[in-house]
Amino acid sequence: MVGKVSERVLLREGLERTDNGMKQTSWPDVVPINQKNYYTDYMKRDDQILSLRLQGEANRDRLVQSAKDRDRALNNNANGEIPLPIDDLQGEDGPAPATTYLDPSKIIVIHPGSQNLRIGFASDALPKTVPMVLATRYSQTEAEMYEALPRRQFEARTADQQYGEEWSKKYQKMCLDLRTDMRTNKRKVLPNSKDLVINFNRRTEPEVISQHNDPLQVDWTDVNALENPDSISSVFIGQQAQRVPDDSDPKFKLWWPLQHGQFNEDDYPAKAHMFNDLETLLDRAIRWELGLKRSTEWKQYACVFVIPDLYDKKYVEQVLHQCVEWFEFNRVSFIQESMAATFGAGYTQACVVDVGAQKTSITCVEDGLVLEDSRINLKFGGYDVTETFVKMMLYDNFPYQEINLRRRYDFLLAEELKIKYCTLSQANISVQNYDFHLRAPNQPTHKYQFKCYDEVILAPMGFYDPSIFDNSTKLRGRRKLVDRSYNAYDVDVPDDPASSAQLAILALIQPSVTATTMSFSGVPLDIATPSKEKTQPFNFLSRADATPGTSNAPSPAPEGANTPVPAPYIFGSRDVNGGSPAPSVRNGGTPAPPPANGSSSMLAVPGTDLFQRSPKSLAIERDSVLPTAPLDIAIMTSIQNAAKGDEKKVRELLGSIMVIGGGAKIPHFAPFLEEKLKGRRPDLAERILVSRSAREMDEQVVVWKGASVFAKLPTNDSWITNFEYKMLGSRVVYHKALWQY
Ligand SMILES: Nc1ncnc2c1ncn2[C@@H]1O[C@H](COP(=O)(O)OP(=O)(O)OP(=O)(O)O)[C@@H](O)[C@H]1O
Repeated sequence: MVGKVSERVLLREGLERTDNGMKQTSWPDVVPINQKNYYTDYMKRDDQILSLRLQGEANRDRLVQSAKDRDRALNNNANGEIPLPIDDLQGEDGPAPATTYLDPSKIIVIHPGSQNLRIGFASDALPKTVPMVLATRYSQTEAEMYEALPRRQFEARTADQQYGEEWSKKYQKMCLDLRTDMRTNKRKVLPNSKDLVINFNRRTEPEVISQHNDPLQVDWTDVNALENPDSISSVFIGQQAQRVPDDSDPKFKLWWPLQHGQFNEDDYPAKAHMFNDLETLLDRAIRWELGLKRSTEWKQYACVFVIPDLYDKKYVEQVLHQCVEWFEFNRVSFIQESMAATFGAGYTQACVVDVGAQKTSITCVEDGLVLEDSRINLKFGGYDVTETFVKMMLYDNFPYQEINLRRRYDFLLAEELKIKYCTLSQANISVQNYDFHLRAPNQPTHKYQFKCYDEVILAPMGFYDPSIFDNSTKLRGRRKLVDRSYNAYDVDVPDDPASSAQLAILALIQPSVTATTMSFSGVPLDIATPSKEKTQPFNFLSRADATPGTSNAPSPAPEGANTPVPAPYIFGSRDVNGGSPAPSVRNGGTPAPPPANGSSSMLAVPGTDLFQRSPKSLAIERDSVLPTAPLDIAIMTSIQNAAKGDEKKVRELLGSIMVIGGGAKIPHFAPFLEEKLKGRRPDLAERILVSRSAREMDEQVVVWKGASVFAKLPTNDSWITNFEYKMLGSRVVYHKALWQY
C-alpha cells in the first residue's frame, strides 16, 4: 500500500501509478518530520550566546579571585598579620557583583541632541554643553545656500501674502481665541493692544551705536587663527562654529549632523560626509571639552551613549561602530533618554515629557523600564517656538524685517529674544516695550526698540496647535542617505521600533496608517482589549469571519470598504485636523486596543488594498507622515497606551508627569500643561500633577545626569566590549541592550 504521504508526493511530482499499482521508482519515500514533535535547543541556552557566556565567565573568574583573596586574608590574619582590605568581602551566600567596578572618571557620558551635545565624565557633577554644530570651509555659507527663515515671500506687498493666507488666518484666529480666553479668565484686555504694537513697530528706526561705545561686543571666531584656514579639514565646533562670521574669508558653512532627533539627511550630500561630521564633532568635543588630547588614551575609557526612546536601529549601529572602531573605547553601553531622565530625577515611575529643540518625546517609565507602547516622538520643539515667535513679530511689523534665522548672528538673536520674552502665563500678557541690540560682524551695533503683545504667548502655545509651526520641510530628505533597518532573516521586513502610541498619533494625521501597524518582525500580532481580559489572538484570516460582538476588538470594515480601523487609544478627537472625531477611550468609544505583548499590532482589513501590501510599503507610508499632535493629546495617548485600559495606572501616570528639556524652560510651561490636561480629563483633575525634575536641576541636563548615574551602577551588565563587537558586530546590541532591540 502506498501511504497518503507518498501518494501526495507522487501527485506533486506528476508521477502516476502504473496499472499494476507499482510505483515508477524504487527510491524509498522520505516521510517529512512531524513538525509538532521535533525539538531543538539551538540558540536557546545562555552558553550558546557569546556575550552571555563571556559575562558568565567574567563572573566566575571574579568569584574565584575573591575566594582566593578571602583565603589569603584569613591566612594572614591567622598569622597575626594585618588583613588585606577586601571591598566585597561578603557572607558565603552574598551576591557577587555582576560586573567589574569601573572608575567613573574613566567613563565618558555622551548625550547628543538636535541643538546641543552634552558630554562629560560620569564622575562630573554636570556635563559640558556644546552646540551640536560644526563649521567647515565651504564655497557658500548656509544663508547663501538656502532660503531665508522664517519662510516668506519677500516681494509680496501685504503681510498676508508674505506669510501665506492660511497661516495669517490661523494666527488671527489664535489672537481672537486668546482674547476670549483671557476675558473668560477675568484678565484685562484692551481692544487696541494689537494696533498699538503694529503702529509703534512700523515707525521705529534703529539707533546706530559705534563699536567703541558698545561694551558687550561679540567675540567672533577668527578663522585665520586656524593653523591652515584654507584646508578643508579645518573645523570649528560648538559656540566657536556659531560665531564664525557669516562674511569670513575663506567662507565657512555650518553643519548640524542631527536634526529632529535623527540624522540630518536633508542637508548632507553624502552619508560618509554626515557620519564623518558626527565623528569629528564628538572627537573635538572629547579633545577640547574633556581635555583628552591624545586619542591613544581613549582605549582606557568606557562610554555611555544616550539614544532616543524611538531610535533608528541604523543610528544605534553607526554610533556603536564609531565608539568601538573610531574612538576605540574599551566598552560601550546605551541608555534611552526617558529611562535616563527618571534615573536623573530619582523617580521610579513617570510619564517623561522631554521638549527638546526639534523633537518632543513622551514616554512612560515604570521601575526603570520604558513602557514600549507608550513611546511618542513628535517633530517639534523649542526651535519651532523661536521661528514662530519671529514670524509672528515680523507679521506685526517687527522693526528688523531682514532677520533670517539661517544667519548665525540672527539665529542667536532670535534665541535670545525668545528666551527673554516668551511665556505661557496669561498674567504677563500686555503691551510691552522692549529693545535689543543687533550685533553683526564687521558692522556697527544697531539698537532697536519694539513693542510686543500676545506673540510671546501664542508662539509657545503652538505646542498645543502645531499647525502654526512651519512643518513643511521636516520630512524632507528622510531616508535619502540611510535606509531603514530590515530584519536580518527577512530582508523585506523593516524592523525599526514602533509603538502603538506613536501609531495612534500617525493615525490622527493619516487614518490609513492604523491599518499598517506592524510588529518588529513583521508578523501579525494578537490584539488585546483595553480591559485586562484577552481576546482571541488576532489572525489575518479569521478576522474577517469574526462574529461582531464576540470580542472587544474592533469590528472589521465591510467588504470592499476602504475605511481603516480606528487607531488604538487615540486620545481626544480628530479636531486636530478638523476631521471627524476619533474614538476616545474616555468617551466610551470602541477603541482598537493595543497589542497584548508589548509590541505593536497589525490591523489589516481584508478586502482593502492594505491587505495585500508588503511590510515595506506600509513602513514607507508611515515614514511619510510627520508626527505632530497637540502636546496634551499626545500625553494622554501615551498614558492610555501605557496603561492598556488599567484606570489605576492611568491615574498614577497622570499624577507623575515630568517635563524636561530646554523647550520646557519657557516660564509657566508646567502649570499651563497641567491646566490643559485637566481640561481633557476633568474627572481626574485633582490627580493630575505636572512637575519639573528636581528643583535645583537644569531640565536640559537631567537626562545626562541620569545616564551618568546609570554608568556608575555596579550591576550594569549592558556593557558591550570591544571584543564582543569585533566578534558579533551590531548583533551584540540585541543581547546587551536593556530594551527590545
Ligand atoms: N530658558 C529657556 N527658555 C526657553 N527656551 C529655552 C531656554 N533655554 C533653552 N531653551 C530652548 O531649548 C531648546 C534646546 O533644548 P535641548 O538642549 O533640550 O534640545 P536638544 O536636546 O538639543 O534637542 P532635541 O531633544 O530636539 O534633540 C532650544 O530651542 C532653546 O531655545
